[in-house]
Amino acid sequence: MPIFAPMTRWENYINTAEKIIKGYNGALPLHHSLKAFFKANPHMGSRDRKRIQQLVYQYFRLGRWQAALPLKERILLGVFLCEHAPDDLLQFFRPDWNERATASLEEKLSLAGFTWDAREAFPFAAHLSEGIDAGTFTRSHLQQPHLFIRTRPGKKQGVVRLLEAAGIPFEAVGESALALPNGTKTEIILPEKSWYEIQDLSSQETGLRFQPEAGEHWWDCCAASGGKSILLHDLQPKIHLLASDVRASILENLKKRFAEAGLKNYSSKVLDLTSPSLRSEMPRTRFSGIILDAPCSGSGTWGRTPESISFFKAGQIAEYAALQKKIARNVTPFLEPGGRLVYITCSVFREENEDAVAFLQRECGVEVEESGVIGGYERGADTMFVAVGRKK
Ligand SMILES: C[S@@+](CC[C@H](N)C(=O)[O-])C[C@H]1O[C@@H](n2cnc3c(N)ncnc32)[C@H](O)[C@@H]1O
Repeated sequence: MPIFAPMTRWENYINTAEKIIKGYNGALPLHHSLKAFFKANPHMGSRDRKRIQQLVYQYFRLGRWQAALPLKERILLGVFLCEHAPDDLLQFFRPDWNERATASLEEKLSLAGFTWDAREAFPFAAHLSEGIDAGTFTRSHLQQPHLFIRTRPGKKQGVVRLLEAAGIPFEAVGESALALPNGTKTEIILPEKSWYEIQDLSSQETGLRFQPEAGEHWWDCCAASGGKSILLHDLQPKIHLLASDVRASILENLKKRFAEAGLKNYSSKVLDLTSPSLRSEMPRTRFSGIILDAPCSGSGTWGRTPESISFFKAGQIAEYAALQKKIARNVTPFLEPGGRLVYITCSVFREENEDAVAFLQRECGVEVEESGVIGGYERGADTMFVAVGRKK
């Protein structure tokens, strides 16, 4: 007879999650580290991997709240607060909590004997843009946002038919957005890539501010793989589009994605918007519209990458703000008088948002007509900021 009982599956899961959390230093996104860990530990089955991954994510969803708790306790607290249904792991360690698995967050907090502290969970709360409720925003990190797709013009019915045929539950939001369960294998269920784009709901809504007109010249100057460019094109296919980014590799992705989307009429170029020789590299020097989807902290998307809350440093906010100002100063001279600037971030920080608007007005000759947060945190989406201005 063994002296010690063998470890249960649940104890194994918690120990493995603890090992992963201890070994993670924030240098790479968490999903990369998890992938590397599971590759180095191939004996784990897919069910084990999925559950361990969930435990690690739920731990990071607590942000920096109750950081002094022993790691194992904190992992279990993450499970209790993030899960909505009873489960065997929680039953094994905390049957009293498992019994209340479907209770509201406030009830769970009171049962566990804790109070949610927004500033402790998210030490950057003092930097939040106007209108963002710190309590609701920080609590939103406990839930993974939805997977959103944008159906392309004329394709919504076709997409809906395929989702229904595959038995995938979805929710239609507005004209063209569909919220799908996370992990939906869109590439298998929706094989026709030109019918839809994977794009967050708030990101889709920035498009309401583009208002391109036929014949205009537009520059998507931080295009990455072209999410905003495809949206712009769908709003008005008869524009002249230049898509640029500092990263050559991401522009290769853009070309592939444009080809899949059936978008041919555009030009693309690698451009560093901080370069003093930008003007000499520009294929054109006057645009009717510029989309400046600036490099930013990404703090409005941390519900998808909750590990960022634990590793981000407050000093980085000023670094991003300085880069955004530099880029704004360099690109706005390429707007024709009356031309439209759409400044976008996926940040929740004032320095990257309202302060950038003040800078555009003060230093860049842009009259900002409308600006504000596109809140995603109460509807399972990212939170973004958009400002629309005209060149004087
Ligand atoms: C927020 S992302 C853009 C996302 C994209 N517009 C979309 O809709 O998917 C910001 C982009 O700015 C680019 N970037 C950062 N620094 C830059 C610079 N100095 N010049 C040009 N692009 C830059 C990054 O490579 C990144 O792709």
